[in-house]
Amino acid sequence: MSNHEEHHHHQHEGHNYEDMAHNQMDDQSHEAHDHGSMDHSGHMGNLKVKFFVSLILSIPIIMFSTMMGTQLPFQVSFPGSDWIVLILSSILFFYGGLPFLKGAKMELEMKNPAMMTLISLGISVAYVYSVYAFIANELLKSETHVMDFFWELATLILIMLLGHWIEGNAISNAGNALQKMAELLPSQAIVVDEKTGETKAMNLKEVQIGAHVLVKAGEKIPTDGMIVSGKTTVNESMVTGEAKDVEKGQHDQVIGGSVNGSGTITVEVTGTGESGYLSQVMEMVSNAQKEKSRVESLSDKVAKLLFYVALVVGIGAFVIWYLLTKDINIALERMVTVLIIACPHALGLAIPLVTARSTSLGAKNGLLIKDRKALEVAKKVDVIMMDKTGTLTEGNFAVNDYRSFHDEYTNDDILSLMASLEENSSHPLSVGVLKKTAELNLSIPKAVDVINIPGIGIEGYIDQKDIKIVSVSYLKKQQLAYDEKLFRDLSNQGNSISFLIVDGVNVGLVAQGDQIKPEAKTMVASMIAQGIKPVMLTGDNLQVAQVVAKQLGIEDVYAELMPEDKEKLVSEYKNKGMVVMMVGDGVNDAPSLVRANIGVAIGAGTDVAIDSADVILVKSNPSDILHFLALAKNTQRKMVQNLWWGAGYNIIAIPLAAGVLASVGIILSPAIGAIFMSLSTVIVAINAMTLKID
Ligand SMILES: Nc1ncnc2c1ncn2[C@@H]1O[C@H](COP(=O)(O)OP(=O)(O)OP(=O)(O)O)[C@@H](O)[C@H]1O
Ligand SMILES: [Cu+]
Ligand SMILES: [Mg+2]
Repeated sequence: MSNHEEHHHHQHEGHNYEDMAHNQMDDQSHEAHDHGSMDHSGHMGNLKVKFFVSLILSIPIIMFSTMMGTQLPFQVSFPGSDWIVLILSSILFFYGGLPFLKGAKMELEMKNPAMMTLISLGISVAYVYSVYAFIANELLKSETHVMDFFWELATLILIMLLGHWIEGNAISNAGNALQKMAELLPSQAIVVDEKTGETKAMNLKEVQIGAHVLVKAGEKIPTDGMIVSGKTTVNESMVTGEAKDVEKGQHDQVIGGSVNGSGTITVEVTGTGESGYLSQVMEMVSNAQKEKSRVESLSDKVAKLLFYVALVVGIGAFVIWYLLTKDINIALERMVTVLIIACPHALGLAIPLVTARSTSLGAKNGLLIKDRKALEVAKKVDVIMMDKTGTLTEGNFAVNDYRSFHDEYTNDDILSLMASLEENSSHPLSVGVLKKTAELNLSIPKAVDVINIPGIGIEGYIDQKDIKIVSVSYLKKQQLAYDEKLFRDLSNQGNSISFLIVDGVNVGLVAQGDQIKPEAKTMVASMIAQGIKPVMLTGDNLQVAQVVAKQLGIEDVYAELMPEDKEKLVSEYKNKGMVVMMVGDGVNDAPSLVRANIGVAIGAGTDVAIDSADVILVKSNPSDILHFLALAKNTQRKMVQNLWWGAGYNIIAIPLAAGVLASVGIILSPAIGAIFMSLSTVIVAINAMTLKID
């Protein structure tokens, strides 16, 4: 859409991200206009200002006019005060009521009358009828006093402006919360010293133009730049909208914020700052703002229904009361009362207040909810599929054993050869190897053209030799021989095992152990208690997977999976009619995160995983999944409750206003109606504010 065009545009002009950010902001407001009836933010203007100006206009109106004909204690009148009320009300109607009238026009153009139309109908009828009453009373000096509704008009417009101001705030607060949290996510670059070849992690802000940065497979390219070595594929969809991966090699340009594919590349920085990263955040925020949850449209549906109900009941009341009393004033009064009372004050606040509270609660608890639909789907989750390394375990590997099978290499050689590839890897397994080599002070040869092979390992070249680090499943597939007993013994002790292949020959292995995250066990137990089936999906070997699963109490374990196998398993469970949540951190989890009904990424995970997920656990604590489930459940419950409190008032008040119980002497005194109206609004607000996470 227009966002993407904007990106393209700027890309050709030389990546001016500062501009891009601004334009994206502009885009949002333009786009809001196109959303029509379902989004009220576009045509509303500055509601805060409108609210306060309207408040000032309303104070004299409320003081100088009566509420549905009833004199309140604070009310005053003096000769000419009616004129003041008329003039101020007219200004208020056209100034404060304008956003709603515009909204109604839009809804009607789309043949979809809902909330805005109902509000407009209420305020228009109140205004027009009150002007008629003024003319009849003041100018024509009619014998019977015609009741006006200026008091109601003023309060109605005020409450509606307040409601929509809060709604707009709720949405932009959600954006702010997202932005704050997105800042917590890693925003560092690995800078390579050109002379020594040493690497060090640096804050993105401190990276200078001309510096060389190392970008590993699956990571976000931190800045704009030119590739100086390595080749890869790059996904630029977040930046340009181009969905296909683009192949890039030496001297090609890369854009900050795009996602690096399988190769490790070194990039010379041509554009500095966090600009590329910032554009990502902007994208996330604008998505969150554009997105509409189903329950919100439910409140639109209710408003639409109320619109028709109010119209039918109002006209019906007019006809019947006219037939009964032959008094057009009484009949009109009933109709107007119905239309005004049908106005969904509380309904307008019901959902936005809950959403606002829910987003900020989530933010406080380390949950970055990118797609709010996830909050709705959550209560239906049947299966939670979890990746092992980095999700259930720390991904904090330590080398427990390493050996050479080949005369040409010592045990230490195996380690340093592996390290030369692992330097280029973002996989948790790389960390243990690098720590050990540093500890032993081993020298690390330089590897070139390093490529990550998701689900299998990593490959590169040292002195023209083809070096691979692979998993056991690769050996099985390629029918390469290995010491099966040694492998079984080591993996049964809970080790993840990587083999080193040099020019097609299996020359050694490294065995690394990891720790289970301390929260993982109770988390699994509480999933089971909630009737959710935990499933483990891992690319690691079956033995170690079973060791971990057993400790955690997970029965369903799938191991030695390729990324596409994980995705297929998610699909299979979905095809069985189950709602699947997938939790992962790695490059190998990205496809399944997208495939799952809800994708949850660990905050410390790779950028691809984070981009693919609907929810991000910023604190990287898996038990935040439980917080998310609880929050989703409570949010949903509050929304439904609030819809009932909001609409319940209308359901009771409309027939009473129409006078259905007039025969037994109950005519809703308009004053009581107004009290009910405020009461339901207050209940809705309090109910939303008491939303808790568990
Ligand atoms: N950088 C690497 N260094 C060493 N071995 C690797 C590397 N990348 C992948 N492997 C091998 O490939 C296997 C599968 O990797 P993959 O990333 O798919 O899963 P994993 O991280 O081990 O497990 P999980 O799916 O639970 O995160 C690993 O267990 C390991 O044997
Ligand atoms: Cu109302
Ligand atoms: Mg993983």
